[in-house]
Amino acid sequence: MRKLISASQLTKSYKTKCVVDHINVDIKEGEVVALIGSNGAGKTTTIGMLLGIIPQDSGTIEYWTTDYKKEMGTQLQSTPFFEGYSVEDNVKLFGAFYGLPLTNKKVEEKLAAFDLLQVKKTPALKLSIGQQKRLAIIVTTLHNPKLVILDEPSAGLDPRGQKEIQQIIKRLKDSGVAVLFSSHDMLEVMNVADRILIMHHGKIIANGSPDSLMAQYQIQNLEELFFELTK
Ligand SMILES: Nc1ncnc2c1ncn2[C@@H]1O[C@H](COP(=O)(O)OP(=O)(O)OP(=O)(O)O)[C@@H](O)[C@H]1O
Repeated sequence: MRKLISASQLTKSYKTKCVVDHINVDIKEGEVVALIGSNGAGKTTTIGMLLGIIPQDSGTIEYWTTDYKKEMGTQLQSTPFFEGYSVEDNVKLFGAFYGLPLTNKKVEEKLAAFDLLQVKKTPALKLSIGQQKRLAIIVTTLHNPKLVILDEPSAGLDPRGQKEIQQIIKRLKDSGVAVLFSSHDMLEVMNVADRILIMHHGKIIANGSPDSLMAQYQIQNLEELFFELTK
């Protein structure tokens, strides 16, 4: 499978503290990769560097395309919607950003697919957290990106909301989109990830499919494996 991103020896420090320490990250076409690690492990900083938002101190990142910022989708921990605008108007405004004139029918199809049609007239910022997360994924996939990067997409959601995010990630994969997402939820990671990167103190300490990592360390539970490797 073709690599969409190949990052080598990425490093970032804030003042004297090294928060991402010579990591290598590859993301291949169509795969779902989970980035897991304790609070402060360096996940968001890594995601920021891969998105080109945070400049790395050293290391290189190669992308499959020269216009990678336009061809990736992203949902960061807080996604700004246009204040005072309804859900449907937000979708249209983001569509206009990408140069996509969206018909009302197209917008309604998107909203229906993410169970948001009934709130199309509601101001986006008044939606529940789960609804906002789903809307954020709609707006970041309007332009059919090849790769979507989601920073803790299920944080703060109830079990149903978490399940919905897992289904959305699976749907993206089924349509050929690669997904990199960070998470603290091991069940979610087991359910959707093809491959896991475990980060600890700025380093990637494990990289493999859930099954291969559990076999390698002879631990039959991802949460236990995580605790073992990050203690
Ligand atoms: N702009 C910044 N200036 C100074 N320190 C920063 C900055 N951004 C992040 N850090 C520090 O870098 C470290 C890694 O932070 P980062 O947000 O990447 O971790 P994380 O793994 O995403 O954590 P969490 O799971 O809590 O979101 C933390 O110690 C954090 O305090």
